[in-house]
Amino acid sequence: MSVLDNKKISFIGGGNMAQALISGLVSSGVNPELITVSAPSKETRDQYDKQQMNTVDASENPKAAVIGADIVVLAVKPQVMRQVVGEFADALDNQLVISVAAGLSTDLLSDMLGGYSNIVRAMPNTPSMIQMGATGLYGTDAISAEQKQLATAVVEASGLVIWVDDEAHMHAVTAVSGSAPAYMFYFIESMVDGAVALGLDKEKASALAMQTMLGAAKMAMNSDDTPAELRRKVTSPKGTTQAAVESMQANEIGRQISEAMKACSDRSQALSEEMSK
Ligand SMILES: NC(=O)C1=CN([C@@H]2O[C@H](COP(=O)(O)OP(=O)(O)OC[C@H]3O[C@@H](n4cnc5c(N)ncnc54)[C@H](OP(=O)(O)O)[C@@H]3O)[C@@H](O)[C@H]2O)C=CC1
Ligand SMILES: O=C(O)[C@@H]1CCC=N1
Repeated sequence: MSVLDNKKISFIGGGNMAQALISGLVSSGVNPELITVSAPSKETRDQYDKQQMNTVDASENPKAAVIGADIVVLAVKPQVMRQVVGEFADALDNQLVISVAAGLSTDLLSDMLGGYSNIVRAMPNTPSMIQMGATGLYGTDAISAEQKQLATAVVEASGLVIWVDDEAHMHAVTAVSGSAPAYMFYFIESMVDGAVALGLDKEKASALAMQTMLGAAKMAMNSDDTPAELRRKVTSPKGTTQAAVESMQANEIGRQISEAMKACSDRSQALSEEMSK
């Protein structure tokens, strides 16, 4: 038994994020025939047709995905959101709307949807594709307890879910999880480059770097020690790790990471301002 049993879920947009969430839903047992994907390109629609899902040509009949749906997931770029939702907003009839768009506030989304307010804002990330996602959720006051459960179930199929009760915190969620897989990939890329510069071949360097990131993350999740304590346990006095960590500290890597996250959060805030014009 799941709150999603027999619920019809429509995705507006079928790109990276929609695909990631849909993979989680299907892996968790949701019948693909209850999923509809609306997208303008035939190529995208074909991909979902092959997986036994319903598809809608967004350029021909944008309302078809919304009519009869229980949950509508908005998974298009923030820059096209107003135009896209404007094509079906008047067909909404008590559905739960979940937006995964970066930056766009629930007030702005409600404005784009002609005053509709059953909105949950979600900030997932691409590891949702392998059910290892981390998603932040925020709901308007109009959201019922049942709709809250539905929203949780839609993203829980793809990994961890954290609700925030202050919408402003969604910018921080974007900085620490939504965009953050990119920082982790950047870190892996840099580690591999570093190991290659030290003479190791790329394949071996990649395998070691990725396994180390995975192992460290799992250890941090399962240990009673804080990450700082775990770091100290790797760091023998006057040893190799101390040399590496001191080099990072001298280069203020921690401060640089915080600055990058601030840039991410600032951009998230700016998106709502830009799209409200
Ligand atoms: N990528 C990420 O890591 C994350 C993204 N997000 C958010 O998810 C949203 C989608 O991003 P992402 O999946 O990466 O983007 P993609 O470019 O991969 O996907 C965008 C989708 O929108 C579709 N689309 C464009 N116009 C329309 C229309 N008129 N009607 C219906 N669908 C349309 C496109 O269709 P077609 O394929 O036919 O061109 C495409 O499938 C963004 O708002 C982003 O902020 C949130 C968290 C993480
Ligand atoms: O880069 C972006 O804007 C989107 C939102 C979070 C991850 N990707």
